[in-house]
Amino acid sequence: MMDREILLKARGVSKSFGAARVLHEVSFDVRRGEVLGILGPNGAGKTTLFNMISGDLKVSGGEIQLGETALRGEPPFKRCQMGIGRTYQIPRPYSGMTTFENLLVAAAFGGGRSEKQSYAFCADVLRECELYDKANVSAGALTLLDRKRLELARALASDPKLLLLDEIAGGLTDDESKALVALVRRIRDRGITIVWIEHVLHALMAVADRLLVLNFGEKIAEGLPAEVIALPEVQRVYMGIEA
Ligand SMILES: Nc1ncnc2c1ncn2[C@@H]1O[C@H](COP(=O)(O)OP(=O)(O)OP(=O)(O)O)[C@@H](O)[C@H]1O
Repeated sequence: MMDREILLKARGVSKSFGAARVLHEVSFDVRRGEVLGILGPNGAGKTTLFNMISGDLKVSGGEIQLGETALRGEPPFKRCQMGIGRTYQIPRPYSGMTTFENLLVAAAFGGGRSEKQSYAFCADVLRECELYDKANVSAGALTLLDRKRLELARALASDPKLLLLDEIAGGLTDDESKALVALVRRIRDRGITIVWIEHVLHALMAVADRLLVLNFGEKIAEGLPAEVIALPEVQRVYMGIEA
């Protein structure tokens, strides 16, 4: 893995909202084909970090690079076209539209396909996400697991190189969480690089190649999952949480 090229590079990334310092000089690399898990208590700055990668927020300091390209003022749709796909912690499907229509909209956001190509591609994504038999169901009528699959499918419909997953495993039963983990693995096996913020530790441990831990806006640990989880400073933050 270490010999692969770096797809995402963060250097000294900081964010403040007024006087509130939410992220402080966070640096890390994500290599192509890797799954990096991000852990951290509520308010640690995890979603803020994603928002700066996806372009929903500007950095207050530091630099983020996708491949060789430094990300600067590009808006979210541009970054999406550059290959950054993401899910949102609060899923944002168009609940009045069908599952398939939701994907078509997401695919159009990613751009670069004719209508016919787009239909075929979206059908493939639905199959991969085990939503094909729900293609014509209105998104608002889906079960929780299927809503999560749809959130993933929408991110995949923009054909990302880098997929940012923001807490997709919460609220699921053990079996449902296993199904979701299997789906994330399939996506990884297709060569898509993944950064996954997750509180459900066993889901993250089942897929992540490495973990990065944030606490109060600072990186407190990074490395192989079993090693990171065993660190005293991580144990302190996660006291009582079982792997
Ligand atoms: N737009 C904003 N304006 C002001 N403060 C913000 C804004 N967005 C986030 N924050 C603050 O930044 C801090 C980090 O928030 P963030 O959502 O990144 O945390 P998180 O690690 O994702 O937490 P969670 O696990 O609860 O999702 C919090 O204290 C939050 O209140």
